[in-house]
Amino acid sequence: MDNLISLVNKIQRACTALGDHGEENALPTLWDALPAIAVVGGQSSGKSSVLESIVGKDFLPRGSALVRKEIADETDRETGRSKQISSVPIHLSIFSPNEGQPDSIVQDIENMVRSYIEKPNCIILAISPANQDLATSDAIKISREVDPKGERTFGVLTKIDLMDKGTDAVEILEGKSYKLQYPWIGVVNRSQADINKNVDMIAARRREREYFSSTPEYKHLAQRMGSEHLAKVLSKHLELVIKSRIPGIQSLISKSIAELEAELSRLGKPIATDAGGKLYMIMEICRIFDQNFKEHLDGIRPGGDKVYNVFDNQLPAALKRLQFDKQLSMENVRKLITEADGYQPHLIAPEQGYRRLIESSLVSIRGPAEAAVDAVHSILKELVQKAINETAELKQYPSLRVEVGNAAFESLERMRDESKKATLKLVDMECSYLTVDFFRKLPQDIEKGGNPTHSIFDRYNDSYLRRIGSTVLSYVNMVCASLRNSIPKSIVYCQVREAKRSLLDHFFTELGGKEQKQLGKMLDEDPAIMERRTALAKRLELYKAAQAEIDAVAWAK
Ligand SMILES: Nc1nc2c(ncn2[C@@H]2O[C@H](COP(=O)(O)OP(=O)(O)OP(=O)(O)O)[C@@H](O)[C@H]2O)c(=O)[nH]1
Repeated sequence: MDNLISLVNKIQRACTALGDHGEENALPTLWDALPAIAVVGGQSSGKSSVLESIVGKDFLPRGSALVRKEIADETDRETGRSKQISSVPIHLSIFSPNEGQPDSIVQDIENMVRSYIEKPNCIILAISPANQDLATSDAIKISREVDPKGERTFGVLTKIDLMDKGTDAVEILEGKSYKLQYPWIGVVNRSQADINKNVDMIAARRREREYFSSTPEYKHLAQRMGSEHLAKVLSKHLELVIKSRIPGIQSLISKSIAELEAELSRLGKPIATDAGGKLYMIMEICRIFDQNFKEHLDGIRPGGDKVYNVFDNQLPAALKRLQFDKQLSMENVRKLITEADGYQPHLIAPEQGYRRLIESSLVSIRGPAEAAVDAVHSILKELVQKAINETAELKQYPSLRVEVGNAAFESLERMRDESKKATLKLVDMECSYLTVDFFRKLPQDIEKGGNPTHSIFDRYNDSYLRRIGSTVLSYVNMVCASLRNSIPKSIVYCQVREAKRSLLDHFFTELGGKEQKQLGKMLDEDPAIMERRTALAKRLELYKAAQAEIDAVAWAK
């Protein structure tokens, strides 16, 4: 028995030390599951006196009015062992509502009391003074409310010695006038005069014993009256309750440990204190982010296929929209050839005119090429954002999240600029040197299917111009088909591959030069999370200790 109660005491003490009073902050609570005794009763009914005599020690301020303020200062006290009364120490915490609310104080106290005694683990000591009508007893009223069957209520009748002459409490104590599940226990505590005279607990106890054994009305009940008997009954009951609660407490503890551990791992590790540890932590988080980003491109996570869509749909569609055939209408061909000829019309073939026509068509490919670079850039940005959101570790550190995001976006922009330069160069290269072979084959082709009316003196007639237009169109189409293949290569090389390879390289270089303080700033966790982690860790420690204690007692049984 002793080790059971001392176990509950230990756990209760640990709960108190770690701030578990079964309230607020949404942490799992052990407090509510632990068996407890609450003493309830009207003002000056004798609550403090009963509590002290059970415990066998003077430790509470007593008497009406005095009491509330002092109790507020006297929270969380623990009693010592006392051979005279009970070998069982009871861990005691006293709670009182805040002062300074005169209008609502009665209701506040009632609510506070109710909040404790309505818990099924609470044993209620309902104190009623014998010199008042039981029908008006606050203790009976409130305990009936929360424990209608009286399964955990012990009725205690105080001030039996103060009853009017000619009246007695026999009817009540015998359970005739007011029956409770457990028999009433009458007590005689020290009067105010005794307290003033410093009558000690031992003397008070002796007098109480004498009172019941020598008063004719109560003689036959003496065996089950008095503070000592009350302490024994309570202690026995407490033992039963604790025994029955242990399996429930054990499973509550295991469940709570699992919950606490899960939340702690969701919150992530606490921040390292030294510069090296911080740097390592940042690099590690970046590595996880970088991995997530790559997985998007490699198809492990979604989104990378959008890049292919740019090459397969967007770029070809944009090239198609250029409508070279319209650019090479007869009118445009005539205009460019005439302009290129200048004051001296061409003699054999309009070499300059050809070049201008080709160049003016090819230059327009720059637009779709640039658009493809930009489209891939937006997709990469989107994937960076996704990867950031998916990196749980970055949620923990808002500053690092911003810095990593900015560094990644800056890198992508640098890569976009490079890609634009390289991709436009491909187009410009096509403008700057034409494929000679294509044109060398031309005269034969023209001769084969040529117009017999054509003569070199008939330079600007429609069919001549149309022929030039269609030659240029087929050349431009040939170049366009080849750029359609090479532009994606340039983009993948400069942007996609580079992003996979070196997205955070710049960031890492800068990181290497940072001081511990700057690294600390990047890991500036939300203070609420830090507090929560500390609270969770403390509570976990309590539960683990409680688990070990309970297991030891349960196995020893
Ligand atoms: N004669 C006699 N006096 C008692 C008895 N029980 C309590 N008293 C006296 O009644 C007064 C109030 O007792 P407390 O134990 O302080 O009562 P309480 O319910 O704790 O009081 P509050 O906390 O102020 O409501 C004190 O002066 C006690 O000495 C009793 O059984 N007999």
